[in-house]
Parts: sequence; structure tokens; C-alpha cells
Amino acid sequence: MFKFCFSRTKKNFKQKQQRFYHQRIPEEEEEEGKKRTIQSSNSSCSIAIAKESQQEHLLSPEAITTANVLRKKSNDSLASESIYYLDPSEHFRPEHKSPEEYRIYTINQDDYIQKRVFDTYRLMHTNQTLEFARNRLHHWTRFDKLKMTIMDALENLNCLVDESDPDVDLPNIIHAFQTAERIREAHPDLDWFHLTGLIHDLGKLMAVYGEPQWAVVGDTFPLGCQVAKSVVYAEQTFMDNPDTTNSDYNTEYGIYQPNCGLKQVVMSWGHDEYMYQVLKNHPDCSLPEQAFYIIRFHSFYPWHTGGDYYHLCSKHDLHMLPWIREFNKFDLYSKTPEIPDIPKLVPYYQSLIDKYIPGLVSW
Ligand SMILES: O[C@H]1[C@H](O)[C@@H](O)[C@H](O)[C@@H](O)[C@H]1O
Ligand SMILES: [Fe+2]
Repeated sequence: MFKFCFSRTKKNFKQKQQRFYHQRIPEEEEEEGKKRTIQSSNSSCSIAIAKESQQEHLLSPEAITTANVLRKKSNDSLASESIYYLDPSEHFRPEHKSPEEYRIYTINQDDYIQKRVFDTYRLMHTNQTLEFARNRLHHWTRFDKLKMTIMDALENLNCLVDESDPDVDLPNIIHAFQTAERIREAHPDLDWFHLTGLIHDLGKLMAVYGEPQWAVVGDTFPLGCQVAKSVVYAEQTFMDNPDTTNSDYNTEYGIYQPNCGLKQVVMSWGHDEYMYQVLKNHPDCSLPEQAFYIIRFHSFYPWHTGGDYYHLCSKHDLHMLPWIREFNKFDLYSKTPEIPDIPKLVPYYQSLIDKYIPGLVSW
């Protein structure tokens, strides 16, 4: 049984209050909810990953798997432990944004979201080197961390707020269902596409299990070659990255051959590549090729939206680009304050999981 709650600092909650209708869950109900979730949760998933990091916006894995109280913990000292329930019945909030109001990246340190986004990219662009990405690929593609179904993995996204995203300040599971439902509305017959929308960001699970957000979330970019201008904060955030002064890596092609194809390119390490690898490794995954491709490159904005890096693309990449662009519309513009009625949607998406990615998945 899904329950979508999270606690907020008083300050943040005030901001949120302007955007959401919510309802405080009284203490007894909170306890009740806890019991219900424990009874119905699948507690069998084993966790073999170090649980060292208790980062902001993350709940410890124990808390998720044992109590399964789906709420977000803040490190802010003002944090109240109040639990708020986002009421899914209140659709159609007034303040929808126009397309131009999405993906705003400024260096305004007074805006807490912009500051959070900038800080995440600063860390990412300082620490993502070719060597780092190769190392993380090796680490995460051992698939020896845990075994968990797709639905349980999704549930874990309940406690992750993506710190790189200026357009979402909600747990990522909400974004998953928002994207999936938008695709379903526009392409009712493409059930694999609905499921792709639902799981495209599932690789962010790495952040719940210890990987810092700068190595999980955010737009991706190729390593081992020059950074293009369309990479967000390209001018302000790469000065401390050692690869930018390595003469093997800082030319237009760097280590790559012309039109070698994106599958040859080492991208900055993150949730796209990880989820692609997880699905590729799952023996019973029957999603079509487009789904794999969308999942692998949906965050490569400097290419699919910025128009850079075409010199590394193969014909196949160009052939797949329309799918990425089609997907991107729903991924990006579904980021609204409308909260989908997730429990109601679960049976439909469970049927798609059973069809395309059944069973326990190795993470
Ligand atoms: O695909 C998206 C996109 O790249 C966003 O810009 C980023 O903030 C998110 O982390 C990612 O999931
Ligand atoms: Fe993503």
C-alpha cells in the first residue's frame, strides 16, 4: 500500500503551502498508517550497500525497508517531524508554468532552489572525470547491491528530492507517475512507453543507497572531450575539474572518433546509464529498443535540446533522437504541482511491470 508523505521544515513548508493543498495526519493516524504499511510491505529486499550517507533529502534505507514510513527527513534544525499528506484529489492548481519558465539555471544564491541546483552542478562538474565515471560504472554494474522489484524500487524514490532540478521540489516518485500519465494520455496504445515514463528515473535509487547526488542526478555530458557551451553552468563550474586541463581530453573530439556513436561515449556517471545497465542485465526485460535508448540518454540535454555533440553521433543516434524528444516533452512539462492519485494508478502500472520487467531485479 502506497502512502505519500513527507515532513518539511517550517520555512519550506510555508513556501509549499502556497502551492499545495495538504492535510495534517493526526498522530494516531500516523501510527495506524505505519502499521498498515509494515503489514503490507514486502520486507524481503536485502541491502548489501554501505549505508554511510544520511544526506539531506534522504531517508536511511533501514527506515524505508523496515518501517516503510514514506516520508522525507530534513537535516534543517528547524525541521518539524510533522507529516503532511499531499491530497491527490485537489487537481489543477492555478500556477502552471509556461514552457519558457522551465529549466531556469541562474547563480542566484538567494533563491534556495537555484542555490541547491547550482551547488549540485558545481560538485558534479568538479568531480565527474573520465576515470571517475569508469570507476562508478564498474562498481554499479556488479549488480550485487540488492534485489528488488521495480515497484519496490519506485517506492524508494518517495524519499528522494532531486537537488539538480529547478522544476521539481517533490519526491521523485511523483514525477515518475506524472511523466507516465502524460505519456499515457498522448499515446494510449504504447504501453511500453507508459512504463518507460514510470521507470526512466529509477536509477536515482543510487542516491538512496549512498551515492552523492552529483553522481546520480542532473543533465549528463560526455567525458574525455571538450565541454560544450550548452552544458548548464558550463562557464562557472568546470574550473576545478582536472580533465579540463588534460590535453588528451580537451579537444572537440578528445578520445573519440568522428561519428563513433553515443554508445561508445563515456557519459558523466548518473541515473540514465545505471538504469539502462540494470535493465540490460535483467534476463526477463522485454522492453523495446526505444525504451532502452530513452532511459539511457534522456538527461543528455546538451545534445537532444542543446544541439551540441552531433559530431559524436552515429546514424542510429539520429534515428533514435525523435523518440528522445517525444519523451522529453512529457518528462519536462509534466513537472507541475498536480499530485497524481498514485494508489489508484498502481494496479495498471503493476500489470505493465509484470508484462515487461517481471520479478526481482538485481541492483
Ligand atoms: O532527466 C532529468 C533532467 O536531466 C534534469 O535536468 C535533471 O535535473 C534530472 O535529474 C534528470 O532526471
Ligand atoms: Fe531523469
